Amino acid sequence: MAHEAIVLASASPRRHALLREAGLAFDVLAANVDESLDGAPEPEAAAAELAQRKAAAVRESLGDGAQGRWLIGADTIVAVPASQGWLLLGKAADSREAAGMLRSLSGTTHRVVTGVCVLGIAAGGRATAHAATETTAVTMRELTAEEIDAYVASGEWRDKAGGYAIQESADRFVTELTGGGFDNVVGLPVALTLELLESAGAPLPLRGGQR
Ligand SMILES: Cc1cn([C@H]2C[C@H](O)[C@@H](COP(=O)(O)OP(=O)(O)OP(=O)(O)O)O2)c(=O)[nH]c1=O
Repeated sequence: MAHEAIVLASASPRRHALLREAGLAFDVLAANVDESLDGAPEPEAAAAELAQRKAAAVRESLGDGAQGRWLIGADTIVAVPASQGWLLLGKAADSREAAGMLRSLSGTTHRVVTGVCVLGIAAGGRATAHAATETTAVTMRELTAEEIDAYVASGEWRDKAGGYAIQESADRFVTELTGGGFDNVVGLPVALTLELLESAGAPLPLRGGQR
């Protein structure tokens, strides 16, 4: 089987779809990394670190097969302002945790941060990282206990940071998005990812007749 030069280090079907819609050909290889973080990092630092870990894990698993390729890692974190710093929310482990996350997000403007790391691997194996984060401020109206119960029962929270999916029915809870894009909330800021690939020298399809 032919290998693509670009590898998306992700098991997220949303990330696959967003990058495909950008017209890119790429391989997919899931990265299993330890997502624990030391201390109380800022949301952007946390997302950047986990994106880097994912790209690095795929580099490791490809071995020499990573040479001459561009590996993309991404991580999305939901961050709620807390009394001291931020409460960082990843994916809920169960429905109880999902309900707790939705209670903490109800009536807030929180951040959804996606870190993206592109590792360009030269023919000799040397890696160069191009990385950035995008932040979208999401305002969620107050949710009633009944709404939270019904949403959790729907199962839509599974595998979503913060326990909600804006691209599915949770859009009805969201009143405003500012800063970053909708795609950033869904898991991959596409324009930013293309910029990082471009600056890393990856082969990209023609875009807007400009290249
Ligand atoms: C806030 C939000 C997150 N999400 C998703 C995007 C990500 O898939 C997920 C955040 O978890 P991540 O740990 O960033 O990613 P993942 O485990 O799904 O995939 P991988 O590590 O293999 O790349 O939450 C939505 O789909 N909709 C939303 O509204």
